[in-house]
Amino acid sequence: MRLLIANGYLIDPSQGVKAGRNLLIEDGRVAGILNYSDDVPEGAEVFDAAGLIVAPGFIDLHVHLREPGQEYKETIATGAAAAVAGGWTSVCAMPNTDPVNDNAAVTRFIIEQAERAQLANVFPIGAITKGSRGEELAEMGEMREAGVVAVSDDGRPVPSAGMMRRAMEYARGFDLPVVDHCEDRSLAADGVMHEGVWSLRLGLRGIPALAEELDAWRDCALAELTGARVHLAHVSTRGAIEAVRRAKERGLSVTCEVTPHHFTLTDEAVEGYDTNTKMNPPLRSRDHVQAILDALSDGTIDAIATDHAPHHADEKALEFDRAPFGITGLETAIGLAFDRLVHRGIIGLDRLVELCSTNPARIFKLEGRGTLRPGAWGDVTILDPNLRWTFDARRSRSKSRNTPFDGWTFQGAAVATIVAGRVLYTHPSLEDRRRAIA
Ligand SMILES: NC(=O)N[C@@H](CC(=O)O)C(=O)O
Ligand SMILES: [Zn+2]
Ligand SMILES: [Zn+2]
Repeated sequence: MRLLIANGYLIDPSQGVKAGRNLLIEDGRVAGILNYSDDVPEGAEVFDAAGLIVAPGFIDLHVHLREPGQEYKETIATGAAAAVAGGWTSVCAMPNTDPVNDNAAVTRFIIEQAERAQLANVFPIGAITKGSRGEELAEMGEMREAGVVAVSDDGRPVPSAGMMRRAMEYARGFDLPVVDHCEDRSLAADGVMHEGVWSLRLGLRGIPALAEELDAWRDCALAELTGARVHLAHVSTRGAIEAVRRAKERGLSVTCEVTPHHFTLTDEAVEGYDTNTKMNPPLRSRDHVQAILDALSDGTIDAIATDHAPHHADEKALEFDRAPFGITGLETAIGLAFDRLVHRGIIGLDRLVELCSTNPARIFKLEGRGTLRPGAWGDVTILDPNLRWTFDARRSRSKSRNTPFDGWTFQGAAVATIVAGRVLYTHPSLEDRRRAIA
C-alpha cells in the first residue's frame, strides 16, 4: 500500500523541514521525502496537497472518551471519529471513566476498543491513585506494561503534597510522566466560575486563580525534589505559567498544555449563564488570557490540548450551578488555533505544528509519532490555513454537543487526517484531490 502526498508544503520541526516536498507512505510508515520532480512511485495512490500544509499527525494529550461507563456521552469510537474530523491522528485518553482506568484490565479494554474502531490512535493514561481517590497509589507498573503513556487523576487534583511526592517518585521509576490537574480544593471549594468581577456581577460562586497556581507551584517544587517528568494539564492562569517558566529556567522536566477555550474566551462569556461556558479550570479574566497568549508565543507553553469533555444535553440543561464542568473540543481546536493564534501573528505555522505534534510526541515519548522521518508512522495532518468554514455542532462526530463554539466561523482548518497511511478524513473542499495511478 503506497500513498504519495504530492505538491504540499511540508512542515516538520522534528527534522527542521520547511519546504515544498512530496511525502511517500508505504505500508503504514513514512518511506521518504521526495522532490516534486521525482517520479511517482509505482502503484502509489496520489493525494494532491497543492496549496496545503503537510504536517506530522496532530496529537491531543488530553481527551475524555467516557468509555467504559458513560457511553451515552461518548464512546471510544465516536471520540476517535471526532478526533480525525478535527485533524487529530492520536488522542490520549484520561482515566476518569467508570471504572477508572487504574489497572491493566481497563487499559487493555481501551486499547482493544480503539483498535476495533480503526480511527485515531488512542493512548490511554492511567490513574495516579486507585479510583483517583487520592488515597493509595495505583499499579503504575502493570498499567505501563499494558500500554499507558502517562498517569493522571485528571478531574480531581492529587490532594496532598505528600501523596504527590510519592506518586512522582513511583512514576519516575517507570519513566511515566505525571499529568496534574492543578486545583487546591480548599480554595476552589464549590466555585463554578472564575472568581473576579464577572462572578460578582453574575452572582456565581468563584474559583480563585490561586487554586490552580498553588498546586502548580507545588508540583514544580516536587518535580525538582523527585526528578520526575511533570506535565501540567490545562493551565489557565498567569501564576501557573510563571511557575512553569521558572521550572524551565531551572532545567526541570516540567511541561504544560493549554486548551483552545482558555486562549479564546474570557469569563465574560459566562454572562448569559450558558452552561457550555462552564468547565474546569474556568474561563479566566483578560489578564490571564493575555498571559497564555504571551506564553504561547514565547515557548513556555509546550502543547495545545483540547480537554474534550463530552456531557449529555440533559446534564448541561441544568442551571449553571448544577451542570457538570466540561466542553467538547476536538473539532474546533484547529480552527481556533488558526483564527486566534496564527492569523493574529501570535505564533507561526511551524510553532503550531510543534504545539500540536512535535512536542506532544516528545512529552509522552510516543515512539515514531510527531515526526515524518523515514520509518516513523504514516500519521499526517493536512492543513488549509485559509479555508473559511462554520462549525455546526449538530453535525459533530462526537455523541455530545456541549460546545460554546456552535455556529462559529473560522479561517483555517485541518482538511485531511491520515493515520498509518489510511486517509480517514477529508474535508469536502478536497474532493477530486485523490487519484489512483495504475
Ligand atoms: N475539564 C472539565 O471541565 N471536565 C473534565 C475533567 C477535567 O478535565 O478536569 C471532565 O471529565 O468532564
Ligand atoms: Zn482537569
Ligand atoms: Zn480533563
